[in-house]
Amino acid sequence: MNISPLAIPDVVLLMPKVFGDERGFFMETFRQSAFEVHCGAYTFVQDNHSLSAHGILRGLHYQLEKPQGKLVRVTRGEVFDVAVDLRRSSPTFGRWVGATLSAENKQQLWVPPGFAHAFYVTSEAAEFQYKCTDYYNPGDEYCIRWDDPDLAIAWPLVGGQPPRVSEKDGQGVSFEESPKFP
Ligand SMILES: Cc1cn([C@H]2C[C@H](O)[C@@H](COP(=O)(O)OP(=O)(O)O[C@H]3O[C@H](C)C(=O)[C@H](O)[C@H]3O)O2)c(=O)[nH]c1=O
Repeated sequence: MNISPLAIPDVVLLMPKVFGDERGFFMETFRQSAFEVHCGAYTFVQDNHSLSAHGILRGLHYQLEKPQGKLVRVTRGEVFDVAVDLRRSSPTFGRWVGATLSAENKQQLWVPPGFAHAFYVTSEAAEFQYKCTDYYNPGDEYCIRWDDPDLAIAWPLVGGQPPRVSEKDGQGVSFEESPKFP
């Protein structure tokens, strides 16, 4: 497992070692001991898997009382994945970082607790799979608008068209009014 530094040090881009041969490939997608070296002593309690069509954007989501760390990867297609630092005590508070994750590059992004998370599908469709450090807590969900002017996330919108979002995500709040972490 190799890692690549990003503008927000606590968000880690991981690149698993891929063993290719005439049959195809093999890779270890998660190894607790390696993860702890690069990301910290977190454990995971829930795995998620979603399928999204081209141009879909899911997020910016987070839980406040039970914040989830997320180790995310794409197993079909390609997305632009974004994490936003909501920790007031952080030197990178209010900043965002993004990475292109795809079935082809097999890269993973560690998004720690205390961040809002979202992704935008740039391929025809994308399957998104991720591990969470805490359980889904529906009454504890918050959403910041994907196009918040203060965050000014540089989404690679295809053809300049706005993304398709769920009704819930269309009602997201501004970064300014969103609840934050200490
Ligand atoms: C997240 C989640 C959802 N659900 C149910 C609730 C709804 O009936 C249905 C779809 O939920 P939602 O529209 O919130 O799914 P996403 O828009 O993909 O939400 C996720 O989007 C961004 C990318 C995130 O980082 C979060 O993991 C998560 O908020 O699945 C569950 O049963 N368990 C869960 O953990």
